[in-house]
Amino acid sequence: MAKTRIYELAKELGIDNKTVVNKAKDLGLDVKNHMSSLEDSQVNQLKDSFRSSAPAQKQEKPAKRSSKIKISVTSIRKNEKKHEENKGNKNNKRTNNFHRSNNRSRQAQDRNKQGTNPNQKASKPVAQDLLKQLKQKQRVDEKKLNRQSERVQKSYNEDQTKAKKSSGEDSQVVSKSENKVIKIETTAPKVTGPKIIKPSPARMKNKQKASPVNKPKALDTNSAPEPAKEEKRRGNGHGRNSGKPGRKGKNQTFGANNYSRHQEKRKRKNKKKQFEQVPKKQPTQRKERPLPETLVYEVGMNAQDLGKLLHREPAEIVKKLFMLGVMTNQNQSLDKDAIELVAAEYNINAKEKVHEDISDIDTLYDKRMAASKKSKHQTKRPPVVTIMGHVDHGKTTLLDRLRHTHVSAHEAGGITQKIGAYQVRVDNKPITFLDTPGHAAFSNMRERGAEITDIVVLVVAADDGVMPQTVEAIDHAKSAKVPIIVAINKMDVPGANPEHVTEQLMKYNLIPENYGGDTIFVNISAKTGENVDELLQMILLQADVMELQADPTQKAIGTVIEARLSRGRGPVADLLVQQGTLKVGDPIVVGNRFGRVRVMTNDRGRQVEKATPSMPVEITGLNDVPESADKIVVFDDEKTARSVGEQRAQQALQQSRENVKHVTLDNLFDTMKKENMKEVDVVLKADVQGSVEALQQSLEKIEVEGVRVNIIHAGVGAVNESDVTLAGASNAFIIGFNVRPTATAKSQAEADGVDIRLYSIIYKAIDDVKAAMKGMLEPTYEDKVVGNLTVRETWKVSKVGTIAGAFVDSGYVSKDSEINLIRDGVVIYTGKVASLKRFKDDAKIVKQGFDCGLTIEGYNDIKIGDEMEAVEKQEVKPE
Ligand SMILES: Nc1nc2c(ncn2[C@@H]2O[C@H](COP(=O)(O)OP(=O)(O)OP(=O)(O)O)[C@@H](O)[C@H]2O)c(=O)[nH]1
Repeated sequence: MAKTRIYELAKELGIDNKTVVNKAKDLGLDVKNHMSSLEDSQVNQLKDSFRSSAPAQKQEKPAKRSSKIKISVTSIRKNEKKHEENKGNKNNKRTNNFHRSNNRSRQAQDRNKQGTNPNQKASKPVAQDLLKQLKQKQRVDEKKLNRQSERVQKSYNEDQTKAKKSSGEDSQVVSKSENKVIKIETTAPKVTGPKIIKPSPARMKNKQKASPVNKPKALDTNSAPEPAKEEKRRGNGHGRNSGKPGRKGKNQTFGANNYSRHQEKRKRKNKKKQFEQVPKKQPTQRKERPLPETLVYEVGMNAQDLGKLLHREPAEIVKKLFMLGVMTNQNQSLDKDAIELVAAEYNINAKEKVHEDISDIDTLYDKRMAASKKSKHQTKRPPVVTIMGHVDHGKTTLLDRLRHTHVSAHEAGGITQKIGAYQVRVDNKPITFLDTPGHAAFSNMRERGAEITDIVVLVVAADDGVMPQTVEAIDHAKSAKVPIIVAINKMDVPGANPEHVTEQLMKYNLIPENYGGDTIFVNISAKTGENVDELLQMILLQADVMELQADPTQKAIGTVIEARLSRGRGPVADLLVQQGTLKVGDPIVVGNRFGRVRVMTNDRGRQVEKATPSMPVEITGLNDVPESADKIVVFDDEKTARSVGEQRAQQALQQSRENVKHVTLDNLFDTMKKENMKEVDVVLKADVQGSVEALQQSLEKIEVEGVRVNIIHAGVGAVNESDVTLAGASNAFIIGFNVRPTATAKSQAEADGVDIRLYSIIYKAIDDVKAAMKGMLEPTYEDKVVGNLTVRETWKVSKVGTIAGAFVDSGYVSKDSEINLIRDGVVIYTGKVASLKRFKDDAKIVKQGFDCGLTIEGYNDIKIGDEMEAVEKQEVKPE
């Protein structure tokens, strides 16, 4: 039997479920809810009961329904109001339908209301039908309304999606119509509102940058602004209110499109920034400049330095080095090999830069000398002559004659100045004579690198012939490759035999022209002046042959002949200009001195403004007296000359310090012997006064062979600079007891060669000094047996000889030992150890209890059972 559910019944009756459930409960039926089933009888019972109470129900229900409808209508009206502008006629039509249905609902409502009229109570069936119809109508209306609502919702969602999709195209959307703008304004907050882009400090900052000026313009979306103009309007993004949601301009509304416009602007700005920043961010590409032909480098350069020279990135250099197996960074100094590897990698040559040391005036001198030989301005220069010969053969007499006769003959006033050299003129052709006769001076100059002589005049007395110093002079001239002119002097002496002299000289390869040689021989008398002019002519001839030339246009170089300290004039130097022209005022460096040529005087005592090549002059203006053979170099400015001179003086001082041999414990014996010292000077420093006194007393008691210790200074505290200076000046050494030298004292002592000995045991200090002083005595040596060996094995090896396998019974045997080979108690051979081995390895020494293999120099008859004595010479010190 089919059962009916309460909701089915309620539906059939058009009554809500609850009413039916309540009614059923009222009738005493067993129901719980609208799903409870009812028997047919129960259904009928309920229907009957409802029929009886129909009017009351009818009064309640429509009222409830109408209220539902009212709510729906209200919502629909809202939607209608919102979307009426956006909807076309179709929508309007729908809306009209909606209105119509709405009206119908109202009419129905009215009818319901009318239904509740007591006048209608009489016609119940009619009322029921009407009620049913009304309910159906309401359902239809509800469905329609729902559909309509769905459509509106759908449309709204579509708009939303569109807005999302085309956020970048919003400006176009906005530009279409003002209505659209409004529409988007209403919907957009959900799309692009402040909720999406949360304000952050960074954004706020960016927003602040936006210009307030651009806001009204930005609203004018009809035309897209040109980037440049826009950028200008933005004022590079610096504006007070731009982009700030809470700080808008007066006429602005903060809406979706406005916000999205900001977004868009920001995007564009970011894009533009990106565009602008792209070239900046890109690593600056260096133009690939061509590599140099040669890499001129200095040792110690790093990859950065090389990069600059090679026009390459340092990183590239580092990479190349890495590939070549040299691990380095850009700042790390590179050695010569690494740099040359880099150059080879780039297929270019590498050349180490040579640093020109301007203080090295010798090199500068040589350079200028070489340059003058290539110069186009070379002109003939006078020869520089040195007179050499044996003692008393007339050198000085000849020089005096030349000076007096030939100088005074041409220059009024004669010679007033002796400046180490002078010039004589023959047919107005000058010849420079160095006024230091003898080969000693010549050699001294040569030793110091001064080769200023062009021609040597060898004076040989005709009555004496070739003597030892004549030969020496010949040798010196020949070794200097300076041509010799032989002047056979004292021809006025009755016993003069020039032929004999010539024959003698021919043995030394000085062959006169008439004997087929090329040496000029002139027979003269210095005393009478005979043939002296011819000698001068011969000198000029020789000079012509030699084609002596110089460049007077370049900066002067020369050599000091003599130097002295003159009272009132200061340091004075006689010098010979060799190349260039020396002028008054020239900044010069002379050896280790410097200055400016203040006064220049020629060999006749006259002040001159300039000195040309081969001209001897005397100058003043130096800071100190130079030495003979010092080189003279003119500099561009006095400042450079000063700095070079000072630098050279410093170097010379350092050199002299290094050359000074200070007394040390090690060289004490030699020094005392050499200098015949009777006292050993000591500077004593100790930690406390007690130690100072104890050491001083003990040291002063030492006396070895009459030599005593002399404490020149004793004090408490570290060894300081003053101690070192004192020790250096006094040729003393320093003993430090429980003290150390200061850092500067240590370095100064190292530089000055002062010996510092540090002790912490008094007896050790005393013993060392004693031992050193005993070293002053002649050491005596004696043979001492240092080891005894027994031969246990012998091996005969070709090319080596007999090898003795010996055991060291006592002491030791060393490679330097001598061996006494003893057989049957007799020393049968004594000889040096030729080789000493332990197993297969060479040994310096083999001590007691070990086996060794040894050979004796020049002796092979070694037999098993032989004994050996290892003997060494040992110093026996005096007691
Ligand atoms: N008769 C004669 N005597 C001469 C001549 N030349 C030099 N004398 C003499 O020889 C001596 C030595 O002469 P010097 O000129 O002093 O000889 P020197 O080579 O300079 O001697 P030193 O300076 O000692 O090396 C002097 O007494 C001169 O007068 C000469 O041509 N004829």
